[in-house]
Amino acid sequence: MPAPAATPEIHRGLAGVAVDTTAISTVIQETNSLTYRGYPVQDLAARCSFEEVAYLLRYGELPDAAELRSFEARERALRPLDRTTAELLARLPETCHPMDVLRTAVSFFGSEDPTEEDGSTAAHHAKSLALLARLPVVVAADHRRRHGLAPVAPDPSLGYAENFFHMCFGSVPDREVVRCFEVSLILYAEHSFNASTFTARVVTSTLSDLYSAVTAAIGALKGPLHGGANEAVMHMLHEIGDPDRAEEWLEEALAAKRKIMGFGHRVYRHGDSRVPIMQEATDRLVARAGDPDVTRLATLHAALRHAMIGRKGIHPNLDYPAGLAYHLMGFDIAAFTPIFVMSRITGWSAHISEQLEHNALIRPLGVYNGPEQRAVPPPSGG
Ligand SMILES: CC(=O)SCCNC(=O)CCNC(=O)[C@H](O)C(C)(C)COP(=O)(O)OP(=O)(O)OC[C@H]1O[C@@H](n2cnc3c(N)ncnc32)[C@H](O)[C@@H]1OP(=O)(O)O
Ligand SMILES: O=C([O-])CC(=O)C(=O)O
Repeated sequence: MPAPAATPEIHRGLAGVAVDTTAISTVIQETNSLTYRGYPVQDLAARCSFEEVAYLLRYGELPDAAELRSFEARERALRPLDRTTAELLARLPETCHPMDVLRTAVSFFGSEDPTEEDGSTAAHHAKSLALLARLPVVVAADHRRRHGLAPVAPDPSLGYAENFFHMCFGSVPDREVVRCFEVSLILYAEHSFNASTFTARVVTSTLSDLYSAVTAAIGALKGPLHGGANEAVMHMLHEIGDPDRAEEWLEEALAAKRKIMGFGHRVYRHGDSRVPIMQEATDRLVARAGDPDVTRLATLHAALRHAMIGRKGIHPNLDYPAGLAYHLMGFDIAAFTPIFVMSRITGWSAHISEQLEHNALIRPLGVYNGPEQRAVPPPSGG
């Protein structure tokens, strides 16, 4: 009799499991910091535009002035949506979540692209740049549709962040607001083997196409344990309503075994390295608003943070300040996770290329715990 095979060790949720190498980004646990291609994200957020960071993630190096100009020109030229896409999106039910709109749009872009199956590096670069350029146009048109407004065409004279405001609201706010938004895009751009990026890598590992990988990644990001938490944060703050209720609400929520949205992280145990920069930028938005309702909301936000750290020792993740910041910028709650996609498309695209460079099919094991093998019963007759 052959010896029974040893039961493999189970790592639920793949916690603590390293599945591959990556040269794109890393969290340095000892210093609680995050680097993109070796550069600390704090420094990138302080000194770079989102387009420079997108270039860095794509090509591995920061662009020089000519490279940046050419990258920006190509992104701006690729923005306009064709009529068929615009019509398709306009036909989706108005109750459709914006993440579903975006997921449908990416899938449709794939169906229209004659190079969909071309997995060459050049084709990947072209497709990912086109997605970077077009996703904001879809998100903005859908944002306006929810308010019964016609889409505003992209403006090629505006940068990525400014153009998004222009397409959502028909105007660009002052520099401080745009910069806060741009900082959020830089911080959201990449985070190693998070669930949505891993999803994109799993799909890519079967040698499927980039659009399929991004469509699947959008589905993974939508969930409230991942990107969907930035929307859930705002719903939660509305539910609590009053800063004086934060502690009592938290006690009740914890007693009911609810997850407190925007807190906790699989990788960071002592706080998300991106939070201090995002919180600082959000605080600036609060200060410049000079509005008692905004101050009250910010006080509630801070009160819940203090209560959660004090009660559970669990710190906020990036979704906690980003959710509030997007609300203060005037975006609908339902647009928050799609905005995350507009940024994370850069990280996903880089990971899809990296996966293909040294591909191995991703196919883990499961330990079976169902019924013993048994005979199929004879037909019951009649
Ligand atoms: C950009 C991003 O995607 S960042 C993540 C955004 N997601 C959220 O904010 C959703 C809320 N947070 C969570 O659900 C979790 O912290 C996750 C999913 C992010 C990480 O989860 P995991 O690494 O699997 O940790 P896990 O859920 O096992 O938590 C460990 C313990 O801390 C508790 N915990 C962790 N986060 C939270 C939270 N937000 N609220 C309440 N309790 C929490 C868990 O209940 C668990 O307690 P237990 O050991 O008594 O059961
Ligand atoms: O890394 C993670 O698990 C989630 C996260 O913070 C991100 O994707 O930005």
